[in-house]
Amino acid sequence: MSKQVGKAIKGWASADGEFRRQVSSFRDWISSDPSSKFQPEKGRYHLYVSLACPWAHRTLIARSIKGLKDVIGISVVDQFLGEGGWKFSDPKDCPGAIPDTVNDSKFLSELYFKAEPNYNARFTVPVLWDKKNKTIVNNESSEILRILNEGFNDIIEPEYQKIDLYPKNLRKEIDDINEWIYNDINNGVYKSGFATDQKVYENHVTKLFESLDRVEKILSDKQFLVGNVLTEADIRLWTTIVRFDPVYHGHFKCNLKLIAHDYPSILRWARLVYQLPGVKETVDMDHIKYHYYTSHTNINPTQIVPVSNGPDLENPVVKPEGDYLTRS
Ligand SMILES: N[C@@H](CCC(=O)N[C@@H](CS)C(=O)NCC(=O)O)C(=O)O
Repeated sequence: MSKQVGKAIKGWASADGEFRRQVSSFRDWISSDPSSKFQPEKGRYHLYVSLACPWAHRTLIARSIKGLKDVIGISVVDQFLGEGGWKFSDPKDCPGAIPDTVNDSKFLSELYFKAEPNYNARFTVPVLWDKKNKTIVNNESSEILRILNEGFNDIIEPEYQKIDLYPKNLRKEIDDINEWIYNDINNGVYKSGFATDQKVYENHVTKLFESLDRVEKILSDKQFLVGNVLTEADIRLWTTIVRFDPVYHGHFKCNLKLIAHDYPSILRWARLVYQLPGVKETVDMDHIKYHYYTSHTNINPTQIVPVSNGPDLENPVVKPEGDYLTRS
């Protein structure tokens, strides 16, 4: 992976030293309901992702687990996030990148302006694009995850229809756990890493590890976070955990503990999820490490990328008995 030189990305944190994530703008839904402008169709939608980004990573896992790889195409941005935002590169320059064959864009921002000429917020991944209406359906990963879970059920094979990452009987519990995991862990690592005030940083990092301790306790006698099945709650947490030791521990200064040494139950669960069909192929540790350590030059001006990839997720684990993908 070649290194690119970019100017420091300034302005992640507000004047009070707090990092605040912007609210996503495109919030439409794909559904077979006759009133829906966005009907499920094979080949109609395209998913724009970064392999580095934990939010985009969620949607890639759902696409894979729900058997949607032939239904929804993907483009993968360059791992480097520079001044012009995410860009598309030739895989010769950035192995793993997949150019934008749908809109022929050079930068992700072009899609946002096609969808909304007056768009004036950040150009984030993931983006779910509708080729028919030439617009963005949705750019909020938590919603794309649910769209992929349910929106295409009428056009996919029965074995995949039956997989339900947000089953009705577990929704309350999933929503509750998502809430604190999002605030304290998924976003907690960013709030710690982008803080520009010592106290703000210490508060977030303390809360982060309290919540990881809470997760460790939950997983000490369970295979998955909610019920006995894989749900979206696992996927949402997992993309942060695979980045934790190799990136967040050093780069974002989340260094009170390591997953590999201090959280045996989280580690066992991380391996279990990694080894589920279709998951490991979504992990690109070069994109992950090079993105964070070379793009955030305000945090890491030398752009040196640490050597470790974190714990070996290939280590065999005991798989739960029975069918642990929900059958509804
Ligand atoms: N709430 C959004 C957040 C997505 C997000 O923040 N993505 C980051 C990458 S990890 C991004 O694209 N940042 C580009 C930028 O801010 O310029 C979601 O979950 O979809």
